[in-house]
Amino acid sequence: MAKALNLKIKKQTNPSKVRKPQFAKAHLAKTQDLYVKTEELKVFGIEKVKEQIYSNPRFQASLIIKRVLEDKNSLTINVNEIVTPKDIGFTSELAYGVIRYLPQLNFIANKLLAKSFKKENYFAQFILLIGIYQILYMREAHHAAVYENVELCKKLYGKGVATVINACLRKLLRELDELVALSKEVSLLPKWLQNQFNERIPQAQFTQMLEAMNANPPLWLRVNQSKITVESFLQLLAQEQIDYLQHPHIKQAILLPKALNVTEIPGFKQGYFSVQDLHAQLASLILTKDNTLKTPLIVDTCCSPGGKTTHLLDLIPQAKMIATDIDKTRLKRVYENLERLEQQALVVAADARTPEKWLPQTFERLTKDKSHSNELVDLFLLDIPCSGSGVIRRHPDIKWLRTPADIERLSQIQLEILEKSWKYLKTGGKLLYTSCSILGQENEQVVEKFLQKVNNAKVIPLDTFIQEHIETQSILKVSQGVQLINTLNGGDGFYYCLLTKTA
Ligand SMILES: C[S@@+](CC[C@H](N)C(=O)[O-])C[C@H]1O[C@@H](n2cnc3c(N)ncnc32)[C@H](O)[C@@H]1O
Repeated sequence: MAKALNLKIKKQTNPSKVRKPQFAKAHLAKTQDLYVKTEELKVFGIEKVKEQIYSNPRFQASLIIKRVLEDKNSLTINVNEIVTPKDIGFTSELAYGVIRYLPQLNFIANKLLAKSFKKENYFAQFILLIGIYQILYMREAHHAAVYENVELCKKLYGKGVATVINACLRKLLRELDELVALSKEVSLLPKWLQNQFNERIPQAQFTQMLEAMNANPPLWLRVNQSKITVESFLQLLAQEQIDYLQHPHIKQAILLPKALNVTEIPGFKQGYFSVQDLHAQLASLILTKDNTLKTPLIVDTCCSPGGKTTHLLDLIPQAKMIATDIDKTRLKRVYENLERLEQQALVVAADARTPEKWLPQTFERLTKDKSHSNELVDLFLLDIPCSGSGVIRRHPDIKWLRTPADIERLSQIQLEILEKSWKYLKTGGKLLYTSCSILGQENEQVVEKFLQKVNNAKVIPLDTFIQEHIETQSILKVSQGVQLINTLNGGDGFYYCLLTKTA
């Protein structure tokens, strides 16, 4: 990846320190020629850009959009990698917005463009999409949205391409109402996903879910009750004049209607709260709901960044916790969270498909017990890798990066993880199979295949628990377990199936 260079001309204010004119000139000449190589844009006719352009939020957003759509890279990773903290709000709004509304914006772009851009000018297409997004969805003055995007194109491609962008955006302003009305019919989902949701979700719920999927996601906090009472935390919010809504049935779940940076919320450093979606908060509540053991052995595979690990430890602080994830880099977040919350877990980089390679040894490290049988675990949390179709509102790139083949591949991995983990669960122990997917293929269909293969598993019904905690419009009836879908100020799409070992 090309890196932004960080040279700046410093103003000399102290006359005694003013450099000699020749030196100043030479220095100036050098900095004016400061370029960033953009090898990845060569195919779009851009080999290098001035540092000033590279740090332009519209350029950065276009680069991110290109990386998602052309290179099939993650939106979130690229936003974090490219964008400077001071521009993060604006640039990520542009990039997320375009990726979220892509089919609608493309539809309008096609109406505006007399002919498509040639490959060597194609980067201008991303800039056009940004301009359309700004005019449709951002409050910024329309003329500024036109001017800034046209200027960027001029700097990258010269007058010709800039004139095309200018003509398109001005036409959009003239025909705004008509084009918006026409584009409203365009589905914002890929066809295969739209079909799968259509088949699975009743129309009224589907409409609600789509509305939520295309809106900015809500910010939910979970109060860490081993650190502070919910009441005291709410007082802190009130003192800071931060608006909040407490969930009526899950008292530690707090919704902040206005998104804030976590560090601006009181008590972050002290570990008073964690950011965790409402439905994600159910996982640990479900797994521990009838627990009577003081020091159960809990295994949380696929644990990064540790949202559910830390919740489990908040609920059962004496638990012996093994937290694992295949991704070492992501595990850093688990360490950070455990440290911030002053909690203890044995964190291991491990593949959940092969527990035989690490679970017995890890158990020995934790308990110094060498005399165990294979059945070790009291409570098993399997937050399996999935398509993420339930968190599209947080990661809209999922719509364009996942394919039906991915779902098939993932469902095999999910079944493998479930089967392998099962062997290490104690008789009478519980295992929660959970995903942030709304697709049956990754959820109840995996459980059903599993139930056909083993004769010592029983599904524990969750209907009453869920109905007592979650509003009806978020609940979808499925053959095994519980499927939750995302709603505007509710939680994300999650699936839960609680199993117990009978023999
Ligand atoms: C949905 S996220 C987990 C979220 C986490 N449980 C939480 O609540 O914060 C799924 C995780 O599965 C991990 N993963 C993917 N394949 C895995 C495998 N074969 N074994 C272990 N972890 C895996 C990913 O690295 C990712 O961190």
